[in-house]
Amino acid sequence: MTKHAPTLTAALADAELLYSHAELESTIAHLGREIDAVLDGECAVFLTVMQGALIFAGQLALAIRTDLEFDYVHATRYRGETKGSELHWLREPGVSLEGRTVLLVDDILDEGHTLKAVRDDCLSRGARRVLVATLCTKRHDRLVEGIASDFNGVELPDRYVFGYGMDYHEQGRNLPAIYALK
Ligand SMILES: O=P(O)(O)OC[C@H]1O[C@H](OP(=O)(O)OP(=O)(O)O)[C@H](O)[C@@H]1O
Ligand SMILES: Nc1nc2[nH]cnc2c(=O)[nH]1
Repeated sequence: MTKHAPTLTAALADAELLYSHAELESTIAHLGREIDAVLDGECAVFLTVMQGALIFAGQLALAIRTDLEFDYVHATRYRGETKGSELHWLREPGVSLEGRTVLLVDDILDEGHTLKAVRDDCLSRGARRVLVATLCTKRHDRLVEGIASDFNGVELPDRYVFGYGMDYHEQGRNLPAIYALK
């Protein structure tokens, strides 16, 4: 949490519940079945973009029946703020992606800078294909060209959201639902 960050309690008091825990659990179970159908038995590299994707990734992995190899990257461009800036890489992939199918897992596709950069990095490391799985996608016209989610759970209005892995000034990541600031 940054030194003078607004409090989570104040944010929650003035936030709207968008998706409940039960809705998200059933959405993620459905995504798992879709991903199994596309993988068709192939062991993909399940590459989590830390740290917002942590909670979604854990649940999604349990919903996928195909065996997977796990790795993670840590890339951030919001750094506890509610507006993004340049992308900072804190950890690159540890396993070889050469010739592999990568299932890139993130909590949110907003403007797309993060997933585009990580997807392009996977391809430059020789990944044969990169499939993108996101818990949520924001609806607006600021999405960068050339990135989309192959498996997306829910759609969001163009407002700052938190919960289910997503932070409000580094707070609220473990809230079991998605909220939006009004
Ligand atoms: O589509 P974009 O506009 O690039 O935004 C999406 C990214 O923003 C969040 O990460 P953030 O930089 O907040 O770091 P975090 O995962 O540690 O919360 C989220 O986890 C995505 O990776
Ligand atoms: N917590 C959070 N992280 C984001 N990263 C990109 N958009 C958002 C958002 O609305 N909320």
